Order: sequence, then C-alpha cells, then structure tokens
Amino acid sequence: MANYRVLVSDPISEQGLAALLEAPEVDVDIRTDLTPGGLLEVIGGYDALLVRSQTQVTVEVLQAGVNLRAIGRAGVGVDNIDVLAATRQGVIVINAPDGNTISTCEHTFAMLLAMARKIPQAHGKLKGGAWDRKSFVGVELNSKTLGILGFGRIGSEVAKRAMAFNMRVLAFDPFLTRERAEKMGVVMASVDEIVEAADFITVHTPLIKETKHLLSHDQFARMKPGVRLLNCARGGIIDEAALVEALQSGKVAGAALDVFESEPATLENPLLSFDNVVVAPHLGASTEEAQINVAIDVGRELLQLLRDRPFKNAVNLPSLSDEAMRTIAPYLDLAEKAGRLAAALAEGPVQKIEMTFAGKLADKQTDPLSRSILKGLLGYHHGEEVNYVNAPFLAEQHRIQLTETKTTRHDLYADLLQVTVQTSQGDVTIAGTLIADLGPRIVQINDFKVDLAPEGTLLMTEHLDQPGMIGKVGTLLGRADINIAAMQVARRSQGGMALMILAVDKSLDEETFEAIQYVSGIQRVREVAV
Ligand SMILES: NC(=O)C1=CN([C@@H]2O[C@H](COP(=O)(O)OP(=O)(O)OC[C@H]3O[C@@H](n4cnc5c(N)ncnc54)[C@H](O)[C@@H]3O)[C@@H](O)[C@H]2O)C=CC1
Ligand SMILES: O=C(O)CCC(=O)C(=O)O
Repeated sequence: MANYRVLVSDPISEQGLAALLEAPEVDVDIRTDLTPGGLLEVIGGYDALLVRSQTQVTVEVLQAGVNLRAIGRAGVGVDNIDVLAATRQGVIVINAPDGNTISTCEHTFAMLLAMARKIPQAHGKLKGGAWDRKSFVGVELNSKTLGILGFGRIGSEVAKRAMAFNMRVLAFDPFLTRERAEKMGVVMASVDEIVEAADFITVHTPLIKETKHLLSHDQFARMKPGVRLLNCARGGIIDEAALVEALQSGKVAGAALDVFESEPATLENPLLSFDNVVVAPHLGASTEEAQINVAIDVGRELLQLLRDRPFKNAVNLPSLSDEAMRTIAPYLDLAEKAGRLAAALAEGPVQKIEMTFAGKLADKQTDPLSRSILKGLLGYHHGEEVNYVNAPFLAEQHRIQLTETKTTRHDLYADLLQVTVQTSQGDVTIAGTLIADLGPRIVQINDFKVDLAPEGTLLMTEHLDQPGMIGKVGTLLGRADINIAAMQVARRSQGGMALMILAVDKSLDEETFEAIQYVSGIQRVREVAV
C-alpha cells in the first residue's frame, strides 16, 4: 500500500522518473491531459505535483491541494508556479536547475549561429525550391563582442563556447566577482557598458522584477547599429515592443528568440513577421538528455523529501551543501524543541523573537536552525500547518519582530542556541546545547540554569523555594498514577523563586493539573509535550 500519491501533469521523461515510479511507497499518476478545472478537481488527493512549464500552479490549485507537501518542477524556471502562495501554505517547491544547462546553452549557440548565418531563412527558401545565394549573407562571430547579461549556469557555459569561437566576452551579473571573471577569461562590465560595446547580446537571467525589460528603449538607444540580440531565457527580459521598434528602424540587425512575453506565441506577435528574427517555440531544454536529466533530478529530490531525507533544490528553502547539512542536522531537533518550550512558557501574544547562536554554531549556516525554532514556537499555537517553509512567513504575517545574533564565544558551552520570546507580559528564554554522549540538553530556562533532556511530557512549576513543594507535587502525581521519570530543581536564591521540571510518563488529567496549581506557593504550572 503506497503512502504517497504523486501527480505528474506535464510530459516528463518516464525513464528519468524511474526511481520514483518504482518506489514502493509512492503511487504515481501520469495525467497530462488534465484541464485547469480537472486539475482543481483531483489535486486534493495528492501529496505532490510534478510539472514542467505548461501546468499553471496557481493559488487556486494550491488551495485545492489540501494534502500537498511539494511541487516539483522538471526544469529551472518556476514562473508557472505561485511560489509565494506555496510558501504561505508550507508547500515546498523544488526544481531541477542543473539538468538542462548544457542543452539550453547549446540551443543558445545554435540560435546565435542560425541568426548570424541566416540558416532558417535559407533553409526555408531552398525547401521552397529556390537556389538563392545572394539573400543570405551573414556575419562571422570571430573577433566580435558578445555581451552576456546573467552569468549563472547557462550564461557562463555560453561564454566558454563563445571564447572557442574567438569572441570577446563581456559579462554582467550582480554576483559575478572580478576574480571569477578573470578566471573564466571574460571581462566584467556594467549593463550600460555591454549595451554600448556588444555586437551580440544574450540574456540568461531569471524573469524577476529587476530583470523585466532589462533591455528596453533606453538600452536600445545606446546600442551599436547592427547589434544582434538573443533571448533563450524568459520572454519579457527584452522588451518586445521596444525590440519591434528597433527592428523596424534597422538599429537591431537580427534577433533570435526562444521565449516570448506571451506563450505560446502566435502570429499576432509582430516579432514573428520579421525575416531577420529567428524563432523557436521554447525549445532550450528540449533534448533527450536534458529531459532525462531534469526528470532524474526532480524525481530523486521528491523521493528524498517524501522520505524525510535531505534534499537540496528547494526554491523556497535555504540551500545547504551536504556538508553544511550534516553539521547542522544534530541541532535541528533541539532548536525546534527550544522554540516549543519557549512558546509553552510565554504568556500573551508574541512580539519579538531573539535567536542567538553562540560558540561553534556561529560559524555555521544557521537559517535552518532559526526556521526550526520558529516552527517549534509558532507550531505550538498553530499546529501542523507550520513547517520549515512557511514559519518565517507566518512570523512576518503576525508582525513578530525577528532578530538573529551570532557570537563565536561562550563561557560555558562549546555551542549554544538560545531563544528569547518577548510578549507584553515579559520575556521567556530557553537555551540548549548538544552534550557528547548525552545528546540535546536544555541548559537554561529564563534565568534558571538546568540540565534537561527535551523529551516526552514535561511538567514545570514556578514556585517559592520552601520545604515540601516537591513532596506535595509528587504526591498529587502519584495519586493520579503518573510516574515521574526525571526531575530538576533550580532556584535563584534560598527562599526566592524556584523552578521544578518533572519529566512525566503521561499527560496530566485536568483535575491533577488544577490541584497542583492550587498548591500553596506555586505561582505557575505548565505542561508541555516536546
Ligand atoms: N529556454 C529554455 O528552455 C530554458 C530557459 N531557462 C531560463 O534561463 C535562465 C537562466 O537559467 P540558469 O543559468 O540555469 O540560472 P542561474 O540561476 O544559474 O543564472 C541566472 C543568473 O542571473 C543572474 N541575475 C539575476 N538578476 C540579474 C540582473 N538583474 N542582471 C543580471 N544578472 C542577473 C543571477 O545572479 C544568476 O547568476 C532562467 O530564467 C531559466 O528559466 C533555463 C533552462 C531552459
Ligand atoms: O520544460 C521546458 O522545456 C522549459 C525549460 C525551461 O524553460 C526552464 O527549465 O526554465
């Protein structure tokens, strides 16, 4: 009997999905004929949805997908998925960013050569029966300047091939360092420098707010006459209306477009009517190899996710190397439990959460730990709906101020994570560490030093430090047949406030809980399952 149901709603290589299809705990339905309405009807029955670029994963699809844990995209761009809505709902979005890099790069190069040598136009003419050797005089790539906007996986592969054609490459990417540019043999340049100097310009960025119409009227005005443009990334990075004008004026000598502002592109798009514009219907990733690769990658990642094992290509979660994940993993549970305990002890609406990572932890990538703390803390009140994906989002939605501090030194522990929750009624602080041979320990609750394994059901009392308190509570628990597994007592000063923590074998019934509350000297009682 399968535990998980996965819906594949776009054509994705079954050869690549073999591991997923063969997994005994997964039932995969391949239904590439679903209409948007049909998808809404069935999605509620699935734990995960696998798509390519056709299926539009809208907020409505997500809302109807009440059991969805993940959306997998067999490819790079996730612009057909409402990632924000998925994040809000706690649905993980994974993609397959590496599998189609080479195919898309090669396609860009094929389009570049096709445009430079007018191959599609000549091909059409000859197939039409005309032997025309005059109309298709092209240009060489040799010694020309290629400007690359977006120097990620695909952009940098395009650069390598351009250099093999003896092109001079200028590159712009907000994350490109001079060191890397030099190592790759490209010249780091600004967008303005590129548009002014390049003979060919190719874009390889995602389509985001900052890259929408990255090349528009202003940039076209500064370009060299006779410039040629390529877009094998996303329609809309080059402003299509501006491109039409620049083609009409002759400023742009040619364009090669794999992608369009509106897809599928139809004859209504004026760009399709220019003889000097080479087009393809979004074929960058359409090779046998790329389709198998992306299917393998997304299938494997989804399987890991469903099996609660580490996966790395989540779009709406921090990305960690295997090594970083290994070092942080032992603290995840502790962080969540510290958050849970803090929530259990805090009174009133949470206003601020301060997270501190001290000692060795300060050098680590702590985003997963802060997410775990928030998951524990917010999950205490909101239950199962809170997960690693939506916890920061929920905090923001509740206008909770978050702070994170790192300090490499700690006087007592090699590493320590601490969470302080601020409410209108005061602060609650929980700190924990990992102790060799003992595992996770809570070592501080407010200003009480404790040493506690965060497991099972904990009963905590704040009471006056006076004789008989432990006995009274113990007697009440005994009378209710509740066994005490472990006990910790801490006090600020003799006769002052004290804290008692009892690990109990079962949850307290209402009557016993109330009886403990009424024990003289007890100020607060809390029970928390960690
Ligand atoms: N035509 C097709 O079939 C395919 C298209 N693509 C598209 O290609 C694009 C690039 O893919 P990858 O190289 O794999 O992604 P990538 O994430 O490796 O590279 C994108 C680069 O763009 C840079 N960038 C972001 N904002 C920028 C800005 N304002 N100016 C300049 N650079 C900026 C990023 O820093 C990053 O280095 C994506 O949009 C993807 O969807 C990818 C595969 C197939
Ligand atoms: O699935 C496809 O063919 C589209 C590929 C693509 O555009 C991407 O991976 O971003």
